[in-house]
Amino acid sequence: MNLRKGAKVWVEDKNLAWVAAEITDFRGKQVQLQTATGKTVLALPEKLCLRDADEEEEHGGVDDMTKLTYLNEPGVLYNLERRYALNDIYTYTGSILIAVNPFTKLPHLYNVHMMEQYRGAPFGELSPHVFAVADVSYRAMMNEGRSQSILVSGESGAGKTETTKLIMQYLTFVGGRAAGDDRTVEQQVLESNPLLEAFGNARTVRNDNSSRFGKFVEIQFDANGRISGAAIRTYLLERSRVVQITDPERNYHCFYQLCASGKDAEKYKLGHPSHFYYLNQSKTYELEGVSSAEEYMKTRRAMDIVGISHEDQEAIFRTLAAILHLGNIEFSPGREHDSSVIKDQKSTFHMQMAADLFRCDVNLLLATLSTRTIQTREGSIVKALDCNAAMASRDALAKTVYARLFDW
Ligand SMILES: Nc1ncnc2c1ncn2[C@@H]1O[C@H](COP(=O)(O)OP(=O)(O)OP(=O)(O)O)[C@@H](O)[C@H]1O
Repeated sequence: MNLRKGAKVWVEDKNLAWVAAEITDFRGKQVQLQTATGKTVLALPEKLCLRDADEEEEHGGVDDMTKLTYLNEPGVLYNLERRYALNDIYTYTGSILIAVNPFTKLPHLYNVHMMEQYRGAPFGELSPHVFAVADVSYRAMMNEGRSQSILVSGESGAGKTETTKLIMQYLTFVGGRAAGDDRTVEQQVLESNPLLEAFGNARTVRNDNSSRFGKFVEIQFDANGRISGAAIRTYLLERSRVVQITDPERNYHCFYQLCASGKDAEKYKLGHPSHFYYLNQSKTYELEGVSSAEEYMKTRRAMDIVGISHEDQEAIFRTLAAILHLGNIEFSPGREHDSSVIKDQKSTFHMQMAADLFRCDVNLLLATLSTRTIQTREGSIVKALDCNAAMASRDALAKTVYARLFDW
């Protein structure tokens, strides 16, 4: 590193991560710096990063990081920060697109006009944009006749889900057929998003709409570049959330939607989420700016478009209601050692409801929760479970049913 007096560098800072500085002197193994925040500090040379000279810096940052003279961490962060201040949330690093979450709606960036602009435009000619990445892969597929992949990665809340939706929106734009019919393949592709989000997303401390699963979305095109089908594979849903949450997180959105659904909620003897143990472990029931009742309608509509029959839809919501009732079953110690019985009338009611909704025999459900069958060479032995073990099997059943429903 060329460290001389007057050299422009970045120095680490406890609060700002990095701060711009200039070398003013050398003190033994250390260098003395004057920072842009007006401090004089000492630092080891190996801890410093070189910085573009002020006069070389473009006012609004550069749209491709490869244009930076020094491609180091502070340089990258500083460039992103400057662009972000001007609402330029996208920046290239060669063919990689970096998106910084704007945490505000930017509709002008994603309208049809923008999609038209990016359609067929050489990569890098227009400002960095997620549509450009989608377009370049679409064209590569058409020209090379080979499948293309776009990988979207980032930490929780970074914007992966939104970005994926924008990519899908663009691909359905360039690969769609005439609009009109609600049940075209591209409509189905797009409506898979609200559906998956209802069942696989939840509020976390970092993101009100956090995907609690991974997904691989495959969009298939015919030889003319028209969408012909799609497949979505999901991975590793966070099962524990179904039975255990902490404030201010929430369970999966679909539960709150169902509770707010009016007639359907009544039909399944549901009420406010605060009545259900799987939801009231956290006192956060609402999401800012979101109406659960409206979201319920959206989920229903998405199910219609995706092609889930009304009968299946009923079965899905019935299962969700059953899980909520299941969670309200409590046990108290039975007469025999290490055994358990249904705690009270309230639990008996929820037990009956869960059994009815699961369409199973209530005694069988009770036996499943409060006993365990052990296979031995002499035959099977039924062993009673204590309260804690019975609650654990209740939760295990809820998690398994939910996870299978999600996979289905
Ligand atoms: N391009 C964007 N424009 C506007 N808002 C955005 C954009 N990207 C993200 N957001 C906002 O940030 C929130 C979080 O983004 P998103 O859910 O996509 O994150 P994520 O990376 O998928 O997180 P997780 O890993 O938790 O699922 C969104 O709900 C949205 O409000």
